[in-house]
Amino acid sequence: MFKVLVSDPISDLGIQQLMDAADVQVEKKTGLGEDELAAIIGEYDALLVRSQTRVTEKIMAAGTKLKVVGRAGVGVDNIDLEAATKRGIIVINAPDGNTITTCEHTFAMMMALARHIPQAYAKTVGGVWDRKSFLGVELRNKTLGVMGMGRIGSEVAKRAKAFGMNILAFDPFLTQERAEKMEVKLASVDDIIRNADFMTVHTPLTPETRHMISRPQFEVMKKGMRIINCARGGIIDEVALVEAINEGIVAGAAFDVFEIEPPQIDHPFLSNPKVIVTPHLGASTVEAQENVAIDVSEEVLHILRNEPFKNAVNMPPVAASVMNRLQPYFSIGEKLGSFAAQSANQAVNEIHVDYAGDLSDVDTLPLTRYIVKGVLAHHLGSGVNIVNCMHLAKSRDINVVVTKASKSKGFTNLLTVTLKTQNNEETLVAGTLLNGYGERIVQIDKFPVDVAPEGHQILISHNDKPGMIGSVGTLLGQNDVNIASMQVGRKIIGGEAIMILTVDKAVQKDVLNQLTTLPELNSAIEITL
Ligand SMILES: NC(=O)c1ccc[n+]([C@@H]2O[C@H](COP(=O)([O-])OP(=O)(O)OC[C@H]3O[C@@H](n4cnc5c(N)ncnc54)[C@H](O)[C@@H]3O)[C@@H](O)[C@H]2O)c1
Ligand SMILES: O=C(O)CC[C@@H](O)C(=O)O
Repeated sequence: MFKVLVSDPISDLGIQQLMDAADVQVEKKTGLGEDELAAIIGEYDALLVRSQTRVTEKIMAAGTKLKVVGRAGVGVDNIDLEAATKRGIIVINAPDGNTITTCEHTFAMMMALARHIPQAYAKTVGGVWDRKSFLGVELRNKTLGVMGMGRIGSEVAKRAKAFGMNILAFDPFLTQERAEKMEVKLASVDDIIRNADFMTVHTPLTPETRHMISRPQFEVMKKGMRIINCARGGIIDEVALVEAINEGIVAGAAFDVFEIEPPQIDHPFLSNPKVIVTPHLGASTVEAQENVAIDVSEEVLHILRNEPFKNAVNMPPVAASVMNRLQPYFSIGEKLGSFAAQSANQAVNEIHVDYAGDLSDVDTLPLTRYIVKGVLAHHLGSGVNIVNCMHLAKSRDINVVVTKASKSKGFTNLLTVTLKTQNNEETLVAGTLLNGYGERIVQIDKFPVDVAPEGHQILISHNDKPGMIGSVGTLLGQNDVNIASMQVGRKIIGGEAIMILTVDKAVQKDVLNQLTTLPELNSAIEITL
């Protein structure tokens, strides 16, 4: 039974599929502090949050069973991604579910700003009929600067076009071609600052975007600018903004987000008549909250059930077409990694993966992750998974090298894993998928073999002499070890050779020691896949 903790207000309808799942138990405990959450998180397999819960290193460390943190929304700046990744905890978000809702809130804020709606409301309900103080401006023919043309920024630009606005757009990933298609003008930050009448920001909060609009920008800003921030507090320097408003550079601002949330009661925005504020409501509609909850619940279920999933934030996204080609090889890849690690009896400092065949033309990183996981899990245990394996390899100075070749020797795809040890020993194992036969190991070191990578195996290195197979078989029989299959690999008659046996049960260390006493037998290793 998987236990899921929901620590922020998330739509019940959205998590219904979790609550209906026979293998899942959902508990809702909102408003917890860090210590309270750290005290209980150890019993949960998944944690669902919005933006209130801060999932810190301390909580990750206490989450010894945590497989996934699901963010019912876009921004994950409330989640310590590095702490999650190094512990192999997958972080997923719901990047699409609240796009339109936030875009519409942005527009609501822009209109409110243009027409002084909250201020006029407050005065009217206060009994003052004041029709002079709230002269507004039209949006038509005004210039809107959009910083960040992702999901939300693009939708805002579309609607602004419908309002007859001219759009200046800045985004490091916005091409001239896409800008033309969207009928926006590709601009720099400086262009927007100097020419726009309204500016709206829709970027993530990153070291690059933090205070991207600050004192230097306000000093050259077009006088009378109106600024909207429904993205993240901190993108716009709040102190510098208040100064710019008080100096008459900025005509007004509408903020849904703050550098620190909730803002302190003495926050300067809360007393400035030219600043409109809402309490991080950008995603707060029935529809958005259902969408993001459904999206994140679906992926949490997949992850708990060890099924393919999407929207992982601490893993690169993989196109479905690529995933479909790679996925059949995940299992053999992991087994090859594990086989190689069990065969190598020295500390590994390089994992070399060679892809030969059709797979050479796709991004094989997701498959490499399974191979590296297979290598590391042998020594590091179940704490290794596809999320943290590359991080763990790097942190142990294990170099992961990938090479590709479009042709392979007789196989559609041949995966070759070579482990290099600190004293330059190499351990090689190659495998593939054979149509109709499934997973196969086809080479061990320099020896061709044909072995199904499953169960308990004994890998024997010996000299190619008559009677070797009989001696091994007899000794195993004397120890009640039944042989399911046996393969011999050699390159030249009378030279070095290997035996790979599949046996019905785990082999006692003593039996392995007995095998190494046989004449002409050099080593015997048990491998479990
Ligand atoms: N107020 C809310 O409740 C609310 C709701 C949803 C999203 N958000 C926030 O809004 C922001 C945008 O969300 P989204 O779904 O559009 O994200 P997105 O990832 O689709 O788009 C973000 C865009 O910002 C661009 N970008 C990154 N760095 C930039 C920079 N230095 N200058 C200009 N552009 C830059 C990226 O290239 C990307 O196109 C996120 O921070 C998200 O957390 C807030
Ligand atoms: O959960 C919310 O209400 C806000 C979500 C929003 O900030 C986001 O980044 O998606």
